[in-house]
Amino acid sequence: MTVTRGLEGVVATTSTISSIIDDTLTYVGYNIDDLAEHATFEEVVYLLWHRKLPNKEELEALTKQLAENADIPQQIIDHFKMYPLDKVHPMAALRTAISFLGLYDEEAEAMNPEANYRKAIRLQAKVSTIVAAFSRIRKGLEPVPPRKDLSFAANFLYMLTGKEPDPIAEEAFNKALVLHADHELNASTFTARVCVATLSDVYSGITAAIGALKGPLHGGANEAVMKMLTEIGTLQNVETYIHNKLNNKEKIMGFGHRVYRHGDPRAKHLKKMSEKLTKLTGEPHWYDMSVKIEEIVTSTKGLPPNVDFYSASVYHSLGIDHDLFTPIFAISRMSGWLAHILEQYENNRLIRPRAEYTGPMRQVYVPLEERA
Ligand SMILES: CC(=O)SCCNC(=O)CCNC(=O)[C@H](O)C(C)(C)COP(=O)(O)OP(=O)(O)OC[C@H]1O[C@@H](n2cnc3c(N)ncnc32)[C@H](O)[C@@H]1OP(=O)(O)O
Ligand SMILES: O=C([O-])CC(=O)C(=O)O
Repeated sequence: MTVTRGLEGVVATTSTISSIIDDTLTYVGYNIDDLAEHATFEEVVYLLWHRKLPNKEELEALTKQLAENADIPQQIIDHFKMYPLDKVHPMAALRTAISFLGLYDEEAEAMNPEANYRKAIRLQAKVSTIVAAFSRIRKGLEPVPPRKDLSFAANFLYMLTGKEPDPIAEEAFNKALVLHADHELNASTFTARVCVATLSDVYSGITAAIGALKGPLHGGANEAVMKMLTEIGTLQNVETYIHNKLNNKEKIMGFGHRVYRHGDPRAKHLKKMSEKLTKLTGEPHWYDMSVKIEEIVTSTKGLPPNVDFYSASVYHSLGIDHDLFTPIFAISRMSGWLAHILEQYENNRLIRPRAEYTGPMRQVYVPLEERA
């Protein structure tokens, strides 16, 4: 047996959703740079689920479906109020809430493509309401119900704060959602596909994916980046802090990638946004520190920043709590997870790799009373 640790380089499926070829990321063949510049998140959701950009009517129909399904059952809100709110991480709350939501979906166990698509709409529509509601409840505030007249991006920021976001915040948040929507067979998407390849249901697949995204080597890195920036505190401290970490063989969060060798094409968009937003909020030091960290890590380790690095200062500038950064990633990646789950069902085969056994062999069973 040849063991490929971490499945590096292993091609486990075919897919028509997104591609990473020669460090270029596309969704259904559209370059991420074009989508980041021009597309709304709703268009991207349509693209990932239908493998074509929507025309005006198709986009309106999807936008309407998302708006009409954004309300969440009162039971979720009541459930949140029972959590030990001062201890629960919002990703744990989201993971639990999505699983809980499935209990109230009458079609949860239905396995036909039409029912699965309807569940996809409901999950995408409700995920931002869930994250915003949890954020408010833990602050002792009542949830703000979703509005049907706002874009997906604006509606989330509105539900979080109770105020309509200004156009700059809406545009920045929309761009972040577009950039995070899908990424081929990343760990959380693979998890979702492994789960539903047993012919388990959509809610199980999404719950599993949220669990995988939560870790700091994957989606959890954006929160970890902000923690690091906060610990560093000033531009003057950057050099010592980063060199100490590297000398101790510790990882610098937001750097490196399993697939990209010459840099993550999403990072430059977030870097530009970070520069603009940190200036606007009067906190340019977050951007300046980030640039300095990038210079050091790139020159000493040859590791460029990934999508999580500059997203941290972007979300901070939008006034978002640091532990909501990864749930925001989940709001966007929900679209990619669902596209992959539907694709997995279309042409399913159980995913079951092998392990090379390296433990002891030919052991003799000793009865309990005779064991030392
Ligand atoms: C949305 C996303 O999921 S993007 C990724 C988000 N995760 C992070 O930012 C966490 C920090 N980065 C990392 O941990 C890694 O780069 C990963 C997990 C993204 C990719 O990991 P892998 O492909 O498995 O690389 P691996 O962890 O084996 O690292 C290879 C070498 O580069 C080093 N390295 C990799 N990333 C970093 C980093 N961020 N800081 C310092 N050194 C690093 C490792 O220490 C290792 O060095 P060694 O060969 O001397 O032991
Ligand atoms: O693809 C990966 O391994 C991680 C990543 O960048 C993502 O999920 O966006």
